[in-house]
Amino acid sequence: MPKFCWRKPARTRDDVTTMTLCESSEEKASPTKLTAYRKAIDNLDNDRKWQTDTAVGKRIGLYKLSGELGKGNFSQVKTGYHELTKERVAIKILDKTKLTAKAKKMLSREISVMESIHHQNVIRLFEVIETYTKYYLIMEHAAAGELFKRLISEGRMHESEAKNIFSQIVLAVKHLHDRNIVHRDIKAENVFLSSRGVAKLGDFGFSITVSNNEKLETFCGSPPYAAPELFLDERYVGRPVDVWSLGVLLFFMTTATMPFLGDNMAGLRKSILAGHVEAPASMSQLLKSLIESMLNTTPEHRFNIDQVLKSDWLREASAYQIRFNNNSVYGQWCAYPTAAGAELTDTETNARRALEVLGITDVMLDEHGSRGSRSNVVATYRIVVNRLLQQRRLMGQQNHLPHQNSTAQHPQTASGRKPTKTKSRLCAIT
Ligand SMILES: Nc1ncnc2c1ncn2[C@@H]1O[C@H](COP(=O)(O)OP(=O)(O)OP(=O)(O)O)[C@@H](O)[C@H]1O
Repeated sequence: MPKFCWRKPARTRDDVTTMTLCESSEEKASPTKLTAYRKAIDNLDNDRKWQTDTAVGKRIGLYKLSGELGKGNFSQVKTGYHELTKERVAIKILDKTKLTAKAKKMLSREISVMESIHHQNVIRLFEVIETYTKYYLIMEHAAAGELFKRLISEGRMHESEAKNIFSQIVLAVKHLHDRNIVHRDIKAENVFLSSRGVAKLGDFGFSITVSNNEKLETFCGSPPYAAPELFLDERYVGRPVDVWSLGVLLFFMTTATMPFLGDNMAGLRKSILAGHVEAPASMSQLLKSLIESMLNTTPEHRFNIDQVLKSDWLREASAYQIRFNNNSVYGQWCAYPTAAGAELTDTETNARRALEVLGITDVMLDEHGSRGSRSNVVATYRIVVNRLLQQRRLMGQQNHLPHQNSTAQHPQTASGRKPTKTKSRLCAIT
């Protein structure tokens, strides 16, 4: 059986730590030598330096914490490194003492949705660690950051590039909607990009599970992205609200301006309720027509997510992404180790081999499997599987993707509609 070794992350453009076949026998576990996993657990329990680092916030569980990525309403997000795999992760830290009841409810929804959603265009949740004072959400790190920052620094995207990114986000939202989940806070600040331009939807704090046409009551999300029905004191259906936000996002991606503006909330509300969108002359007719269908002020007449995917503007790009995602060569994400005795996918077989090198055996995976994100064994498994899939995707992209020039165009400042980062508003959660 081939042995895998871990190499420290090469600082390449892709920043992916690689697993390579290891010829040396020194990695073989022997009865006298602790495996990497055992050693890390031992350090966690007994090593003074590890314990001091944990006490002063430089370490949590098997992760070393480093610089801050940003701050949210209730959280701080830091970069972290997984001790065993050297994987870079994003760690969302929440102070229990500062969480209101609403924020606690949002957090528990965020965790349960992320636990249940497995899609390559959704930020993965690897592990959740709870201490006396804090929660730590260990997530996949998006190396190229927020789509928002990309649009602000580089300007609007050409339609071909926007199609590539947008089709991935639409597929993520379809995945949610098919599972009766509504995101409720889709915006450029919550779309992340990997170093290879893979788009990932994140921030599930406002998401909610709905039954088919169940009506919701509470205002959620960011006002510039909010559908008109949210400004009326009426109950609303969830899925169309996501499609409206996607329409705003698509307009922003292709123009670097927002479709609805106002000097204050009343002005913004008026503009959104009027629903009049002024598309620049350079916008193609097909794109204009899609945006209009997504920004239809009547939710029942608005496109649903399947109609968006099949629209003339997006059809080809989404079919490409679907083929790409489904192609078995890219393997399957398996958030939970397959139960003992069941057939394993190629990815899982390879992941298990790599884990064995670290000292995580099949027996341990069976024992920890049901604990999901509360287990550092399952977390290591998820990290390894995710990395294997990234490597496969990378190979696939090199082989199949048409080369893309940088097509960004600088933000249009002359129009006076240059957007600023929007804060999400708290829902009155019922
Ligand atoms: N998985 C990730 N990879 C890279 N950066 C991330 C990741 N998750 C969050 N960030 C960054 O961390 C910062 C804080 O994120 P967080 O989701 O806590 O708050 P926010 O979205 O800015 O605010 P809000 O509380 O309104 O949702 C953001 O700037 C975001 O870009």
